[in-house]
Amino acid sequence: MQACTLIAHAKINLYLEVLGSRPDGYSEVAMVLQSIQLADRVELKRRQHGIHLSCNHPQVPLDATNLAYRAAELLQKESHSSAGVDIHIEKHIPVAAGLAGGSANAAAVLVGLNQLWGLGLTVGDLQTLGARLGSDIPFCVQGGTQLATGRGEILEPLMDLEGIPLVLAKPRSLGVSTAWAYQTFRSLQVDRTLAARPNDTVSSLPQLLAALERQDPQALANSLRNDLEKPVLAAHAIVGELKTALCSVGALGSLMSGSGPTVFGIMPSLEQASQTRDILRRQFQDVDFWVTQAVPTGILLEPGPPQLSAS
Ligand SMILES: C[C@@](CO)(OP(=O)(O)O)[C@H](O)COP(=O)(O)OP(=O)(O)OC[C@H]1O[C@@H](n2ccc(N)nc2=O)[C@H](O)[C@@H]1O
Ligand SMILES: Nc1ncnc2c1ncn2[C@@H]1O[C@H](COP(=O)(O)OP(=O)(O)O)[C@@H](O)[C@H]1O
Repeated sequence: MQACTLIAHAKINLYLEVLGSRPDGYSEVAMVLQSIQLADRVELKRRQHGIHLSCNHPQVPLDATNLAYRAAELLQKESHSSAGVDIHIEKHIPVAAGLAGGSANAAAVLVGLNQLWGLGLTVGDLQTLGARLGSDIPFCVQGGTQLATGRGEILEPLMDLEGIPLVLAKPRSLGVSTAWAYQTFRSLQVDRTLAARPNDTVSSLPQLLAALERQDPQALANSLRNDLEKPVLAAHAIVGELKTALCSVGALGSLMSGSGPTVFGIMPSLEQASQTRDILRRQFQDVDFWVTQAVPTGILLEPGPPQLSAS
């Protein structure tokens, strides 16, 4: 194989509970992650040597800090391969939005180069390598609906939520740093434990897992949780306004995804989702909206052009 194209799906967090701080400086978390249809296209072309990267989005770094570049570099090193690759990323997932765009790109490079360079690595091998670059990458390799624990890299598949309609809303000029969101959450917790005992420590994860089992969208919407909302809402009032607005025009429930600032609403139907998007577009001119839905996979190898037979 000389070239391939991968569809790298974004994710949302249906649940994100911070359980505590770890000695390595990360937070111990319990999350439910869900792949969504919104996706980047990642094109890989074999070359003799070197890793070359291009992208159509001006905010995406093109140097060795790009997660897709780092994934290729790591695979090259670990497989002692001298082969090279041209990587082109066509961005559709907004950047620094809490939707794991960079992690999805890195996961696509791991999956694609495993094929292109004929490395024969298993999904588990790719996830272990991915975890060295970022906590969300192991999820993005496989995708679907999964429970993630540890710092996010320990995964357990859950019943697929395929097809559930969603509206996404992201303030256009706002990005949130993941490190800042976790750090600010941790400092708020320290202040609280000094001042008073926290009263929101009861987990609603069992309710959310039961709602998933029953495939009950309203019960699911009632048990959404994201601890990182607290620092982000305090700093960016628009995030709270978008949550309220989504629920007032048809969403069954609404939550910020990951470290934000993207907010999603769970919708009763795709038709209702389009109506909600159209109403809110008129109301919030500096916000981007998408209608999307839950999908059962993280990375898809796009079928190439039909091969001509030799005869
Ligand atoms: C918040 C979440 C929710 O799915 O996603 P995003 O909003 O970034 O998409 C993830 O936990 C993000 O995963 P990812 O974006 O891979 O983060 P990493 O590169 O591993 O870590 C970036 C920084 O976030 C902090 N971090 C991350 C994960 C974690 N469990 N505890 C942390 O404290 C650390 O400061 C770390 O240096
Ligand atoms: N392939 C990539 N796509 C997007 N951003 C990337 C990529 N590689 C590195 N980055 C950097 O990672 C930061 C976080 O981007 P992203 O993965 O989109 O957001 P999030 O961590 O909120 O899911 C960006 O600000 C950017 O500087």
